[in-house]
Amino acid sequence: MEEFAKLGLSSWLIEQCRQVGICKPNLVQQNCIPPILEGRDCMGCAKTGSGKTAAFVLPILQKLSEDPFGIFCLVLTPTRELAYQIAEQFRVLGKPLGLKDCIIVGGMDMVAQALELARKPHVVIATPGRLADHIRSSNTFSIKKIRFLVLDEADRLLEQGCTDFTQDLQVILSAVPAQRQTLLFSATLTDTLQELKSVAMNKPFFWESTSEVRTVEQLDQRYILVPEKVKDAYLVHLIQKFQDEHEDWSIMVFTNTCKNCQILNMMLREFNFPSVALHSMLKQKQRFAALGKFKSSVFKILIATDVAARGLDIPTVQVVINHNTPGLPKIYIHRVGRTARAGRNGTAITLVTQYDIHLVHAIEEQINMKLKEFGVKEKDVLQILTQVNVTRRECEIKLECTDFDEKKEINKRKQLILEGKDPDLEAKRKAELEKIKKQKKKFKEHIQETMQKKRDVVVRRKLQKKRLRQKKKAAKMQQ
Ligand SMILES: Nc1ncnc2c1ncn2[C@@H]1O[C@H](COP(=O)(O)OP(=O)(O)OP(=O)(O)O)[C@@H](O)[C@H]1O
Repeated sequence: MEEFAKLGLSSWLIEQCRQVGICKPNLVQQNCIPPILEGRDCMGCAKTGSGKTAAFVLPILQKLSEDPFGIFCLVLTPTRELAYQIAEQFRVLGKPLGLKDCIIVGGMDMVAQALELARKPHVVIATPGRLADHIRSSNTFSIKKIRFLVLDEADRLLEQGCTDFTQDLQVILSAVPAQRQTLLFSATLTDTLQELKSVAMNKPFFWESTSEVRTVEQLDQRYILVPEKVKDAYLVHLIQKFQDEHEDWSIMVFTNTCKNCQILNMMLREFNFPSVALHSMLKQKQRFAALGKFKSSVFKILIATDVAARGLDIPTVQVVINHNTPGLPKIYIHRVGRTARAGRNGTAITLVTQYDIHLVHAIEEQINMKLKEFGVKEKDVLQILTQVNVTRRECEIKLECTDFDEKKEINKRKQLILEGKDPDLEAKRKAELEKIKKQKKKFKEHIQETMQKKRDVVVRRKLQKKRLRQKKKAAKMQQ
């Protein structure tokens, strides 16, 4: 505990850490806590599960205890579940302070949130979209005097992924004071450094763990080369194997779309596996319930989209299975980082089809190590192949009978409305674009056809000339 004291933390905070099993600061904490206490902006890049959350929560709590007022700190994070997890860390470590926190995320009652914000909590933990909505629509709270702004999973907040936070971030950044301490953390900061520096303008202290390999040592990283059609059978086989071989087991399976996530969950349940799904098309209450039941081991398997790829800290997860190879190495690093956390062991298995081999090479290059092959008895997989594929098809048909696709369409329309676009106009624009694309394609094909015809004519003429020459030559020879 002395080591925490050397970093400048107060004894009440050190005692609080001890109570939750945090006895010795790890590297990111050793390196980032002192400069934060000195008042510097900080960018911290450390491997998954290395304790980055406490690296910002502890110094913020210390500063809050010295000069408490609300709203003292704003934490932004990309997913709703992560916001709740961070709030829990603040609550547990800040208990002696009587810390008041407030979670502002989408999918929850906006009026209740507005009331909570008006009560000036010490710490607000938010996803950007919902907080920006509150800033736009309400004048009952102010974040003009906050002392700390934290961007957890900062690179995700600043990149333009499928959920683009940049517009909401602009709204938020223009509502917070220029005089503030900005703390940016992630396991993958380096490719967004320029954008990050524009947020942390106060000569930030930058700390990155120096290890060559970007994933944790305790993680056993494997791949299985599989044909696309056999993937599900491999998944069922792997889960069955872990269930048979381990008493206490817990697996996270990542897949690429909400629909796939839903179907895989239905399919695994048909095989009586204790699985539950987590994706963005579920209602928020269902999302929390799914995660809660997985955390408490009621369900041993969580099938998720990348909504669960970052930050979630579930110590019991021993295995991560990538049902699809992630398109970006960064996503791979976060997904597999859901296991082997805080010094524990873990295994990650990625199912790779022949079309994904280049993705694996990109991943290996980024993480600086080669994935090893995971040995599977192919015969065992082939034995269940037909049954698995038939079950999947049945689940697909079942899902088609529900309003899943319709809901997806409605969600898309809602998103367009939130972005200030007219869904009907967008649909028209999309249809027109499609039409133009088709016309262009037809035109291109027509040109290619014409060119080909011309080439054929030239070739035919050449051939004719050649034959003529040969005939003449033959005639001469006969003479
Ligand atoms: N010094 C410490 N000693 C032991 N355990 C710690 C220490 N600091 C944090 N932990 C624990 O380590 C686990 C992982 O921490 P945390 O969730 O902050 O990781 P992270 O670096 O933010 O990971 P990710 O990049 O996946 O978000 C948590 O359960 C946390 O309580």
